[in-house]
Parts: sequence; C-alpha cells; structure tokens
Amino acid sequence: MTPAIQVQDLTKKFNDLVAVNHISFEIEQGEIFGLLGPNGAGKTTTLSMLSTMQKPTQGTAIVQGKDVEKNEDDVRKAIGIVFQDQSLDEELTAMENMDFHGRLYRIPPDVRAQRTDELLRLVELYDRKHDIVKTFSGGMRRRLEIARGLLHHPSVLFLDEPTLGLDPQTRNHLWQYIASLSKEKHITIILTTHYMEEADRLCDRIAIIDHGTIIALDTPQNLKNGIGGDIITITTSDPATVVQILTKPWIHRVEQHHDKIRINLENAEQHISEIISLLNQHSIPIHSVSIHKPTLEDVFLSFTGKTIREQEIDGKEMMRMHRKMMRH
Ligand SMILES: Nc1ncnc2c1ncn2[C@@H]1O[C@H](COP(=O)(O)OP(=O)(O)OP(=O)(O)O)[C@@H](O)[C@H]1O
Repeated sequence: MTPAIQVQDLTKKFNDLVAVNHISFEIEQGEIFGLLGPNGAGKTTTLSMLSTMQKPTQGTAIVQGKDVEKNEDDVRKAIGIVFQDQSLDEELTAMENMDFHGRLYRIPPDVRAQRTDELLRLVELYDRKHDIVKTFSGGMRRRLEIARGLLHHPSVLFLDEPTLGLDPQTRNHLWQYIASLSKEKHITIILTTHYMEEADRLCDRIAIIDHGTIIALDTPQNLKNGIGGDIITITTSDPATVVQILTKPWIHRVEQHHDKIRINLENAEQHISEIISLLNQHSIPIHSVSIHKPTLEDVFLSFTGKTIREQEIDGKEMMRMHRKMMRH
C-alpha cells in the first residue's frame, strides 16, 4: 500500500533561522504518528508544510500520493486540519459551525446534515448541537474542532497540540477519540505534542524532533528499549563526586543533570542498596532516590543531554507560548 505521507529532505528556513532541517520519514495508512519535541523544535512548521499552509524551502512532501507544492488542491481535499489557533465561531451553535465548514467544502446539504449528526455523536456533542460554542468548555471545543476537521471525510488528519492546556481527564478522553479514529475509521493521524505521556500512549511511532532535526524515530517501546535496563535518579548536593565514584561494571551510564544523577543499569532493585552504601561511605548527602523504567523523557535526555521541559527559552519564546495557551 502507498504510504499516507512521504517526506524527503524537507526543510524550512525563515531568513537565517532553519526551523525544519532536512527531515525525512514515511507514515503508513491508518498510523498514528507523533512529532514530539520541545517548544520551537519545528513541529508546527512541519505540519504547516504537510498541510500546504507553508511552502517548503527545500525537499518534498507527498500526501496520499500528491505533492504538497504541485497538487495543493488534491492534498487539501485529502486532509483534515485541527491547528492550534481556535477557529470556531463562538457565536454559532455546534451544528452551525459544522454546517458552515461543510458549505466551504461544497458538501451537499443532505450529506452534510447526515455526517454532522454522525460526527457530533462520535465526539459526544450531539446533545449539545443546538448550543452556542461560547458555552462550551475547552475540551468540548477541541472535540468539535476534530469533528469539523473530519466532515469532508479526509483520510489524513493533522492535529497540532490537540490537548494543549486541557486538564488530564479531558486529555484522556480526547486520546480515546483519536485512537478510535485510527483503529475504527482507519484515518491516518499525524499529531504534534510536547507531552511525553501523550506520545507514549497514543502514537504507533514517534519522531523526536529538536532544533528542526529528527533525532530519533521508532515505536515508543523500541525507543525506550533502546535505553535498556532501569534508571535510578538520585538528588544530591554533591553530584560531581557521585559521578566520580559510580564506576561499577554493572552501571551502563551515569549522567549529571544539575543536582540530579541518572544512573542507567540492569536490575536496579538488586543494586540500589550497594549504591546507597557507597554514597554513605563517601558521606555524600542524598536528598532523594527513585527507580523507574526508561521513559521518553530519558530517550530525549540521552540524545540531547537535556530534558524536554528544561529548554532554554528566551523572553520572546515565553510570550509565544503564553499566547498559544491563551487561545485555548
Ligand atoms: N512565520 C515564522 N517566521 C519566523 N520564524 C518562525 C515562524 N514560524 C515559526 N518560526 C520559528 O521557527 C522555529 C520552529 O517553530 P515551530 O512553531 O514550528 O515549533 P514547534 O515545535 O511547533 O513549537 P511549539 O511547540 O511552541 O508550537 C521557532 O524558532 C519559531 O520561532
């Protein structure tokens, strides 16, 4: 089967800034594919190029067999888009918002009405279809946007930070809808997120993106398996000494991150008491100790040397993030 999306060497520059830097990947039909990365990594810009909203500086992107630059209209017919900017009309009802979108896509009135009912049921907004959007919660609006994005029966759905700013319960709820679209309707979904858990729970495969480059691409499980073993995290006021003395052959890797030491090893439970005694022998103060299986955060850290949440962001970037949050 032809892949739903084929990206080759895709690049976007804004003057001197390389927002997306020669990325290549393929997405299978019906797959949920996540672009995971910190703020400013280039996720939205990638989606914008795939959805024909921005022209690539270099490289190609093929969506359902159509080139995003040469066959813009065909690509637009094949895709549904739910981007970060809220674009619902607050003064209209859920049904009116759907109807307006259906008219834009020239869907005949009877088909429009039938699909609207079906989709509003799917996202559990059918009972609220005559209510104006102004009265909807953030999660309801997001669900309505997804329903609207599906009205013209796209085979590929782009979701840019679908759960940004939503509470954990609503986020969970939305994940179920997104998963059902892929499993039951066989819609290919490409989403961006900087929530590790979202990528882990929802995506069949993940491309971890940083500074416009894909630094890792695989299933969440394989990415975590790539780290191997367990992680012991120790917080201490003397991390430099801990790094020096933890030189046992059964330790794969020791990384210092501020006052935290992350130790990668097999069978952490068996070795933890030995590590603690060793630190006690050297009178190293221990503030906290925890053991966990590798997470995507550990994957990101091992590739970039920094945590996904601790990016250095300047004031301008802070303002940009704040504006995005305020839109939801
Ligand atoms: N229209 C633009 N003009 C100039 N620079 C831009 C433009 N759009 C994005 N950028 C810059 O390109 C880089 C990538 O931005 P992008 O929005 O794609 O990142 P992101 O990974 O989606 O981040 P976020 O999670 O904050 O949405 C950032 O440095 C951003 O400031």
